[in-house]
Amino acid sequence: MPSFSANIAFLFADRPFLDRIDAAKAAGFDKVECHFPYEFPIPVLRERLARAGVAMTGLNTAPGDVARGEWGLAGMPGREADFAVHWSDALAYAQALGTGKIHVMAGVVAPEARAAALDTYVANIRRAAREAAAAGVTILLEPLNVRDKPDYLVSRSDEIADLIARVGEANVKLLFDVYHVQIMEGDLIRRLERHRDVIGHVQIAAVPSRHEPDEGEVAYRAIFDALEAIGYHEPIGLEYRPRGRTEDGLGWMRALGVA
Ligand SMILES: O=C(O)C(=O)[C@@H](O)CO
Ligand SMILES: [Mg+2]
Repeated sequence: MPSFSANIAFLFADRPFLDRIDAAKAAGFDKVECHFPYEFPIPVLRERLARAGVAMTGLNTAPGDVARGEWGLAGMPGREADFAVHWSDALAYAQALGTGKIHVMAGVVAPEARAAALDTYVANIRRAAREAAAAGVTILLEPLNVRDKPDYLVSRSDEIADLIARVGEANVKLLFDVYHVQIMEGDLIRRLERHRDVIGHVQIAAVPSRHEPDEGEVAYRAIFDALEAIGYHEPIGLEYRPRGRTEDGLGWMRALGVA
């Protein structure tokens, strides 16, 4: 039976961020993941997680200046110093909160600048991975679909797998977000099988709506079976935008036989 972590960037989003931790627990989750926790001091987060009895299993490096179109800095030539600050913040939060996985955000890059950006990305990830290894942390690299994030540096799982080989550090893994992979590449089950050795985390949502995973073009019951078959037993991240109140939409779990 698969287990799940509630991504509180999207789930329970009708209430303040810290209250989403309690809401997740009340709905039956003892693991949450998030995008950007940085507006909250570490002691506050630690206290809220401990009080609720919830573990924070994953977080992202900061996005940079979102209003200017930034979405991560790891693959931005000339921004290495800013990335280093984002990275050390992420690692400090992860270590203090006991979070084992950090998604390192690549960045939005014009097509003609991609080759240089990928060199920067690999170098930044390699440096970060060595520090992460000493802290027992896994780095996740996630391809984002170009419909939602045009010009994101990495948009395909196959390319990420090649980049992971290029980085050459064992604690750098693929974040296989089924929503993005279906939009960009499809052939989901074969791709899960092919990338089984480098998959470090999985997230799910319906395609194309990004709502609960009980509608649309992906047969999630078959995806859960495929994950079981490849030996993926870590919590699956619920990173969908609920159709209404999160609690009212959780019936998909029973419908798909995972509750
Ligand atoms: O959008 C997603 O999918 C994510 O997992 C975010 O962490 C980054 O855009
Ligand atoms: Mg995702």
